[in-house]
Amino acid sequence: MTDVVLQGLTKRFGAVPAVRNLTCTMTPGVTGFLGPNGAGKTTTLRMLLGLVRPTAGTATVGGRRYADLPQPRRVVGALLDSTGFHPGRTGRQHLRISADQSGLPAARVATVLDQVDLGGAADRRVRGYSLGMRQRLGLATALLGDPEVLVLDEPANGLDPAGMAWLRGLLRDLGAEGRTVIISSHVLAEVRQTADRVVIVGEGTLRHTGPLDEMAGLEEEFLRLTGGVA
Ligand SMILES: Nc1ncnc2c1ncn2[C@@H]1O[C@H](COP(=O)(O)OP(=O)(O)OP(=O)(O)O)[C@@H](O)[C@H]1O
Repeated sequence: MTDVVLQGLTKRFGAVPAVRNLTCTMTPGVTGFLGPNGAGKTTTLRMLLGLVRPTAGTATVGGRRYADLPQPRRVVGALLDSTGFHPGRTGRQHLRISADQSGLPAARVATVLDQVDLGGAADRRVRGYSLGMRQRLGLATALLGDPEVLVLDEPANGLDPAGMAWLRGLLRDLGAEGRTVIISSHVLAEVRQTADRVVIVGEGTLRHTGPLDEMAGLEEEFLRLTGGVA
């Protein structure tokens, strides 16, 4: 049971205040991390993963910054973007290399291929993969360390309706297992069907955090809280 805690998290890129004094706690279960384009979602997730250095504040996982975790891949799995795979390698090769680099058991490769339903395409080169198949491979990579926390940026990207339904089930199962699953998304309908709670940001600041079932209507509330028209 691992909480993710953002405390006064702030990032400025020169004059651009991307994230401003963000404080919130994400607990086990599925949290939808929502906000309009440019609201600071990706920057926040990148700070959480130690890829961007905060201007101020901290992001911790189970009380430790990502950089201080002894075996980070066993604690946090991340899907930030699924375009970086070497096109000439097969899905299975990618996962084997990734497991090897992080000291994870090779036996995990078959398990995660099964988990994301990519077993049939595992020995094909990634250059022939659809966007949805790349997303599945990205998810498999995130799951390799059997992590307690999953940080997924737009995981539904490129999935067709059947793929979306499958992803919904996977995310709900991972949340029900007591993992802390954070999904950033623009697709409010998807989040409504998947998340237990939401964190809504606008212009880098926290606009709302709370259980989804306490919100009157996600889309109306989202637009009201982020300055769109309801
Ligand atoms: N490396 C960078 N250098 C300069 N500005 C940046 C950088 N990364 C992000 N920004 C700016 O920070 C702000 C927040 O961007 P971010 O990508 O975190 O938002 P987002 O909520 O993920 O948006 P989207 O939903 O469009 O992906 C934007 O104004 C963006 O232009």
